[in-house]
Amino acid sequence: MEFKAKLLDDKMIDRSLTRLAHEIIEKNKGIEDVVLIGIKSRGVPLAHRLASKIALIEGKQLPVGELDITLYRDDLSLKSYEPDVKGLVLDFKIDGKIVILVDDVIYTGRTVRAAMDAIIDYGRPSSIQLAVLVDRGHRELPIRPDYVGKNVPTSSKEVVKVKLEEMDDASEVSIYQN
Ligand SMILES: O=P(O)(O)OC[C@H]1O[C@H](OP(=O)(O)OP(=O)(O)O)[C@H](O)[C@@H]1O
Ligand SMILES: O=c1cc[nH]c(=O)[nH]1
Repeated sequence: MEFKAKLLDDKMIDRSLTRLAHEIIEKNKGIEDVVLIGIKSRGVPLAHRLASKIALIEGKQLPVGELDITLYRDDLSLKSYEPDVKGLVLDFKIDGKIVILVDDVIYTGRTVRAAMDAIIDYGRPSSIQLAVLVDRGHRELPIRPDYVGKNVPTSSKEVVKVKLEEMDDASEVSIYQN
């Protein structure tokens, strides 16, 4: 995989998340009944970063849950991924809540679709919204994020890699060519 360009540095990621925090508050007219669920792996630290930013603005810490979804390639169809839901870790109820799913990248939309299935199996939220750091296009399902850090037009041969200090050596978003 060949490095092509850095799309976001740590400052740019931080500013995008600040904007997303404000957009979440504005769209929901506050944060009453809002809960965050990060999709592993990098959606989880992003959800915690958003919760911290929202707490600075609204003075209240939102609950953050974790959803573990692994994509595996279906050998029969070269292009598609099949998501496998491994686990949902929540220490709060989601009935009647506005659930905001948080992930680093949205691509085909298959991970988010699996995430929505897992959440709907678990409880009855009043709505589900989606926040992503990067939307790289190429959706295979009718799924659109409500909050986007950066829209990045890509070719399907490219790969968008997100690094976050909480689990990597730096915080940055880069694009690679396969
Ligand atoms: O819209 P989709 O086509 O489903 O792709 C998006 C998903 O792919 C990546 O996860 P990946 O499986 O690479 O794992 P990671 O989060 O551990 O990087 C990314 O974090 C999203 O969860
Ligand atoms: O480029 C991509 C595609 C799916 N998931 C990622 O994290 N990057």
